Amino acid sequence: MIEFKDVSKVYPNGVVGLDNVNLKIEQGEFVAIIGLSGAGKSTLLRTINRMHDITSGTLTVDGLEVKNLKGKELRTFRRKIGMIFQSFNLVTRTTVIRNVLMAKVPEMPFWRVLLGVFKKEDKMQALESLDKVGILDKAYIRADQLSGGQQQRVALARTLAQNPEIILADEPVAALDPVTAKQVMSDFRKINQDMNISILINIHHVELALEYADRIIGIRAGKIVYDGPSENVTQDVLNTIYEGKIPEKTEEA
Ligand SMILES: Nc1ncnc2c1ncn2[C@@H]1O[C@H](COP(=O)(O)OP(=O)(O)OP(=O)(O)O)[C@@H](O)[C@H]1O
Repeated sequence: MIEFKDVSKVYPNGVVGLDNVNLKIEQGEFVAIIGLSGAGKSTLLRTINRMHDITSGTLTVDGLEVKNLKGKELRTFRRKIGMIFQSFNLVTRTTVIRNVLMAKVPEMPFWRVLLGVFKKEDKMQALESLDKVGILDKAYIRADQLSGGQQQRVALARTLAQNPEIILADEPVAALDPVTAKQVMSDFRKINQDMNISILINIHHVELALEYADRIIGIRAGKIVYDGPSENVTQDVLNTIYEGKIPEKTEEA
């Protein structure tokens, strides 16, 4: 479980990223975090794996207080948390399977990393991860020959090869066309349901958030202004989250 108790984050320049956040996220939830640009979505996500430190309050993951983790303990903790970015962050000049195998590097002896020799079981797991996101047939193709959606799936497979308990995804579909974005959101849902991995996604597409996530967290100027099931998100709720700046909810939403 991820738990925020009275968590605030003030950047060194005085900007308030999070303002007294209280949240509990149980293992296996699929949560979308929505809000205007600059509302604090990335800050919220990035405090969980300590890419950002909190300023006050208590943030725990499975009972571990994140701000107290150091050295090996912090590295082990981060291995349990996969991170997906808008820009995929692949090594595009090498094969898809090598990209997925990168997930294994932190636990490999130095000589194996140096020679690029991966264990058979690691290769099997990498192939299984690619299979889970439907691109097993692309395993030996160079990553730069794939479409954006396929590259995001490679990033997802790489994260899965790390055996995460939580996946944090920061705008994972922002660079994709609407059809591909839906496919990638379906992958997230499948992984969430089949593997009980908690998924937290920052997303600008409200319709996609409502369609795929079970729970919506709406954030405005660093404060949580909505936290509840997707099906309870009304136009009034959206007006509160987006300060009345988004168009009417469409029929499909
Ligand atoms: N490293 C930083 N130093 C100072 N201020 C920052 C830093 N990172 C973010 N901020 C500020 O904190 C606030 C929240 O930013 P954050 O990136 O969390 O918002 P966001 O909702 O993810 O926005 P977007 O949708 O544009 O990515 C903004 O005012 C932003 O300018």
